[in-house]
Amino acid sequence: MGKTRLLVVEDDAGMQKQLRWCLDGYDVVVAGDRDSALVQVRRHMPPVVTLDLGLPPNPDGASEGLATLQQIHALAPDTKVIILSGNQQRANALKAVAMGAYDFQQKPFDAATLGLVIARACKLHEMQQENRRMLQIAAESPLAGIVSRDPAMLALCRGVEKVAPTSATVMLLGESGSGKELVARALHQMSARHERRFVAINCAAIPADLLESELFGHEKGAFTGAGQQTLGKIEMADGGTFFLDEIGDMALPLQAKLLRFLQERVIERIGGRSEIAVDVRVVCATHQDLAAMVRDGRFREDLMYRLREIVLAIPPLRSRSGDRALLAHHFRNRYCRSENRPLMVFAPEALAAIEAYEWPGNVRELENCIKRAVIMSDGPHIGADDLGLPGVAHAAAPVNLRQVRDAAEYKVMVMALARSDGNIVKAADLLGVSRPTLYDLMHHHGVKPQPAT
Ligand SMILES: Nc1ncnc2c1ncn2[C@@H]1O[C@H](COP(=O)(O)OP(=O)(O)OP(=O)(O)O)[C@@H](O)[C@H]1O
Repeated sequence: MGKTRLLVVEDDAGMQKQLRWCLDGYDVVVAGDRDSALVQVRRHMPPVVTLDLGLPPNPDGASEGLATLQQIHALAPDTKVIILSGNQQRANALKAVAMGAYDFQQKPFDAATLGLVIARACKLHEMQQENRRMLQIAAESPLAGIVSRDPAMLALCRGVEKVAPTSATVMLLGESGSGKELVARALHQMSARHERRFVAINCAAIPADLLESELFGHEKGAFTGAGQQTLGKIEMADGGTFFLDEIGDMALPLQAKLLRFLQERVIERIGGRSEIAVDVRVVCATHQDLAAMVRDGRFREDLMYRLREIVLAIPPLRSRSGDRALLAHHFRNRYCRSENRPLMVFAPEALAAIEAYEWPGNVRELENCIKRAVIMSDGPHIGADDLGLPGVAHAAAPVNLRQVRDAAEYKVMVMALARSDGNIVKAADLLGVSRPTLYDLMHHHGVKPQPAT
């Protein structure tokens, strides 16, 4: 990989030389005034620019430098500008930061510090570029609402496009949380039925004795508690799409009734005497092995064949290449927006942890994890610890002695304060330290003394 390009805007030849020397890890381009600086920005779009505020024709003031800063921002909003200013120009340097400069360093600058600040600015720029790329990719999702770049998922999306306009009954296979309902909705959205209702029912979530009435509806007085006529979900979906989730959990007697509906396309409400024709497209889903259930006598073979005119299998998240990070960014964007938080950036370790985890709960688990991290993390970054993934805490456990000591100190101090009910003298005794030492410790860890009650 080539060196990162840096633009140094500086009119003093000696200083130019010094900067070139201390930034030899970068591909340094130099400009001596505003016009040539803007030419170089247009040409190279550098991630980072160092800017001397005193530029000709006003080398002793800051007006030319500040104007250059403004124009660089207009041309390249992501470019990080680091102000290099003389001692007397501190106020102007702060003004530049208020105008959006990334940071400032005073001359004579310390090479190591400047190097660190530039490296950090480059890193931030890189993350923002990555972020833009992810936003772009998310916007180009293969089907509305479905985010993926995995070849098997893209093939599935092409399958959805083909099947959606037909009347075929579709069976979706996939683990829990892998997106079965999302695909069912896509089938509906892309069909001629999309202006009518999409009605979903989860056979596993409704007690067996209530499921029949939920599906087919009932007449007033059909059974105790049936105070009024109620339409079933199948009838409600008339003209639209009916999605039966967890079909493997349907009891055998009801399976017979569903089969009859699929054959005749009429329903009878419980307690009703007439047959009602209903026109729905049926989509069902399961994470179970229906063929094995047929062998065990728990699922009707004829119903299984009726339901699976077309089978679409949704791969688990762990087998999709690249989708973990892609979806993590997608949900980060969504939840930063809905929770009114500025756009956060994933720390590289957080992305590594997301890539390494198996996600047994699939996309739903990932979505919940990112939502929690967006809500819980402080500051502009989502770190690996914010994700709360098993195994990550261990991987990220500090080995730095000061950090470990600090954490232990904090733990035992809080414990002593709790045991002594906030009494500083007693807590100091328990800890075997003097009162001032305990105060120092509390101050160091940001723990305030408990107010007297
Ligand atoms: N490829 C994807 N792109 C964007 N969001 C997705 C994707 N797959 C799933 N989701 C989201 O993940 C969550 C779970 O998806 P969904 O409810 O469709 O899964 P499911 O397989 O039907 O789950 P279950 O088997 O538990 O009913 C939903 O919020 C859904 O919007």
